Amino acid sequence: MLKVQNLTGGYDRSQILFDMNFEVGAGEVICLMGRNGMGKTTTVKTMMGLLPAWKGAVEFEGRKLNGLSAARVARGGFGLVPEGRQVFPNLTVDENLRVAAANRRGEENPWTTGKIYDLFPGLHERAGSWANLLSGGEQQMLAIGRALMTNPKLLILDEATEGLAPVIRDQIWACIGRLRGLGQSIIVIDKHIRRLLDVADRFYVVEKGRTVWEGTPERVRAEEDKVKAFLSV
Ligand SMILES: Nc1ncnc2c1ncn2[C@@H]1O[C@H](COP(=O)(O)OP(=O)(O)OP(=O)(O)O)[C@@H](O)[C@H]1O
Repeated sequence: MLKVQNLTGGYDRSQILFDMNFEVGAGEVICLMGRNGMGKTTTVKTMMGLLPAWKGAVEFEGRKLNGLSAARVARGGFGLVPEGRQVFPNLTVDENLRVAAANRRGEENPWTTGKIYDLFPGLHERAGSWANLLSGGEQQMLAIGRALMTNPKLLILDEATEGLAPVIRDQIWACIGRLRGLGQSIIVIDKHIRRLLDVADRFYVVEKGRTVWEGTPERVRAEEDKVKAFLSV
């Protein structure tokens, strides 16, 4: 579904990505891991057309995305939950969801607010609340709900559990597991590999703008020390 090949890029003259290589198959969940500042968010921005790719290719369902605007890329089926959530603070939970609704590719069973509330029952109870009054965890759930309302082919979660209480993190990971069960393709950027072993199909370590290690959950378990060394400060 998605193939990122030898991607390089960065900001103005500052090169951040040197050689990013990874892929996501239909229905797969992959995890990009790496210490802070290694280029994971920059990779997402470049894939989505928010930053230009200097070299290399981003191919989505057989089509090259290089050079397309962010709006075109998003319409093509990418749903981004950005770092820091970014819900509309002055809309209610329900309004946040409804304003995001889109089914441009004519999915047979599109997401509805009802389905989002089934996924996150806690949000249902807050349907009429202003988004800025929600807890961090509820805002994260709402941000995921908003992205799902666009019926994305590929959902991208950038640091979806950062700064959240452990119990809320568990809920987010459980949600990723449920979405995987529904056949949703997902890229997760997260540091908590151990908890993701149950929900991800493949892991990539990003170091200084390069994908330097990749493996299945089995390989992560077998080479745990090596993977931990990549991630430790
Ligand atoms: N707008 C910007 N202009 C210039 N440099 C930037 C900009 N945004 C990020 N960078 C730099 O790019 C590098 C990679 O940052 P990026 O956010 O992609 O890392 P990351 O792996 O996602 O880490 P984090 O977990 O901290 O978000 C860092 O050195 C950062 O300082």
